[in-house]
Amino acid sequence: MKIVDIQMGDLIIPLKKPFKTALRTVNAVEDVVVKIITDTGHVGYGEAPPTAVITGDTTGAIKWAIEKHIKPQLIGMEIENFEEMMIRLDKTLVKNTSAKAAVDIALHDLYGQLYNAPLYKLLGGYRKEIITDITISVNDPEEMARDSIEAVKLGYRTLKIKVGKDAKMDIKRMKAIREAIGYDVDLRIDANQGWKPKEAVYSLRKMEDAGLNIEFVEQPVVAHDFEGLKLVTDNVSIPVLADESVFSAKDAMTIIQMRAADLINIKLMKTGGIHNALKICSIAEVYGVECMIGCMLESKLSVTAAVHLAAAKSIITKIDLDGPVLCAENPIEGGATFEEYKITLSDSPGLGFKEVKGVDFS
Ligand SMILES: C[C@H](N)C(=O)N[C@H](CCC(=O)O)C(=O)O
Ligand SMILES: [Mg+2]
Repeated sequence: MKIVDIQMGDLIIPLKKPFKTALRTVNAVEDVVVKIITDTGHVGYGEAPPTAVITGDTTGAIKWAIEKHIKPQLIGMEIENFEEMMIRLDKTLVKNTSAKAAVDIALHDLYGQLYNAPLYKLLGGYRKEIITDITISVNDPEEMARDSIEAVKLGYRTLKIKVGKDAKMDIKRMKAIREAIGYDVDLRIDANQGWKPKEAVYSLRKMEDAGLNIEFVEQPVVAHDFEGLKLVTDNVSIPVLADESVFSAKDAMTIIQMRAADLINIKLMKTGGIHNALKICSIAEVYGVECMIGCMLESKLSVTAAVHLAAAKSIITKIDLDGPVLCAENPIEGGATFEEYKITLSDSPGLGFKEVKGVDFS
């Protein structure tokens, strides 16, 4: 199974509602889809979102990195020579993790097809069904309470609440949501780097004192401030999860050894794909640090890859793979099945895609 072509196209899917975090507001998924074609007629699919505020990756940069740097390294390679392809993908350029992730995902899709097995089984095969949370965008407290009630009605048992815009208002937001939904539903919060370290300690302690029962807080402070993250971790009881602070296995090692966070959020778009995400899983296993698997604003294509990883690895105990259910349409046939909170894998080879509609690869 030899690679003969790598093609790209644009995937645009409107969201059901605007997605709002402390970092950005988005109305649609606007991602780059990668299609790798082999001499045997097999096709592997991957996807890259241009999440410039987090990864630095833009649509143009993703396409250029793949066309001019990655593609020449991979054309003509045999899929069975997998390790060599992963080394080339890593070494051909630094950073550009979303472009690398899209290609890594498509290659893993083909790897599964080569051995006629679903990817999650090749990676460990721990389970085939997982349960995701759903994200509640940051808005005024009343609107967030209404959105939370709606999510609970749809069956979600865990809500991920976006905060980080204004520490005092964030406490009001969390009180309004808890009051609206009661205590049967788990609440995790994501500040997306929006607080200063001491501000984070202040607001999290207030939430503790109010008995809001927060499962964990995600990325309270700016990504590069590992000391600030540690200050928060050392001074609150709510567990702290590192998201934007951890892209690489090296970042994970540093954060864990500093004890700067209690949990790690693995996202394929930060690691550059499954190959490097597995290294973070191994490090986390060594230290007994549980991981969450997350996503950017991504469709079912790349999120299916994250589902396979989550289904394979027991160290991934928390799931934030709601990208596909935030989308108003699904142009992808095959892959994982998303029924609101319930995500199920089929036993089709690779990632199991049948068709990607509405993307022009010419
Ligand atoms: C979509 C997912 N639930 C999520 O919240 N991801 C964000 C970043 C998403 C983005 O801005 O595209 C996160 O965990 O920080
Ligand atoms: Mg986050």
